[in-house]
Amino acid sequence: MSLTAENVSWAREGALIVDGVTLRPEQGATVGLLGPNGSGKSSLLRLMQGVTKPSAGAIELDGEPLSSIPRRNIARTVAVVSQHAQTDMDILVEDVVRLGRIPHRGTWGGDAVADRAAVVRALEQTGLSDKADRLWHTLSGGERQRAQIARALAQEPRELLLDEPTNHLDIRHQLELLTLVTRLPMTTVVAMHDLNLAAMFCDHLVVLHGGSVVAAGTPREVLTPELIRDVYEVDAEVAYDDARGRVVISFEPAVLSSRCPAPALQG
Ligand SMILES: Nc1ncnc2c1ncn2[C@@H]1O[C@H](COP(=O)(O)OP(=O)(O)OP(=O)(O)O)[C@@H](O)[C@H]1O
Repeated sequence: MSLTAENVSWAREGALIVDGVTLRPEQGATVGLLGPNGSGKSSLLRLMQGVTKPSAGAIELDGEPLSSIPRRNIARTVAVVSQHAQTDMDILVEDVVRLGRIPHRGTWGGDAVADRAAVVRALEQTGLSDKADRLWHTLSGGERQRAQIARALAQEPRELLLDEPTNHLDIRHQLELLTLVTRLPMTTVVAMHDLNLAAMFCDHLVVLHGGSVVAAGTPREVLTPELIRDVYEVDAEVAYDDARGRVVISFEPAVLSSRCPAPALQG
């Protein structure tokens, strides 16, 4: 059992932003949530973490409606890294990561040794051990993002929800982060824009368009030129690399519309 969305819809200001989505990740799998800007990925992730309530359908954790589970219990199982995680406080990186241990504290405090070990491990896994004593606001954008991932790993969740976790990272750190996430024994739902990285790291893909699921399956089943054309309005060539066992996508440059003419060259 895991965290599932059962025919979930979410309406806002008269518009249906998430429209009848069902998502049942297999335990331990990495599920890529794809779709163009505004297709509903972040909204679905917010529903799955219980910060917004569905207008219809249900989010369930181990078969129980999320709305009936105390927040602390949810936080012991589900960790979230949202797109714009920020803090204005003068706080050390290590303390940001330690925030992940809060759900594990009981009335009489937590297990200090286990807390310390989880924080050290999370800092190591995200390559931030040497930055543990730095002030959060002195980190680069990519380092902050890795610190948020470290905070989520320190939480030792069973389910991980990630909203575009690689958007500030250089290519090495993108690859390292996704390798780490896919190797951990957690069920992960990750919103992504890079289709090649999605093909490389995800077991299963779900494509949203206008809030609805328009395709779901393995990367090879889902990432076809037709789907990419229909959903992203982009021409692409899709090949299968037998040696690596994965789909590789090459994109064609966009054809700009007449609304967006090329600038005239100055003579
Ligand atoms: N609280 C809200 N009130 C009104 N509209 C909202 C709200 N939250 C999201 N939306 C709208 O819902 C749509 C889906 O937004 P969402 O952020 O879920 O998309 P997304 O797929 O994550 O996009 P992106 O790839 O750009 O991050 C957008 O049109 C957005 O403007």
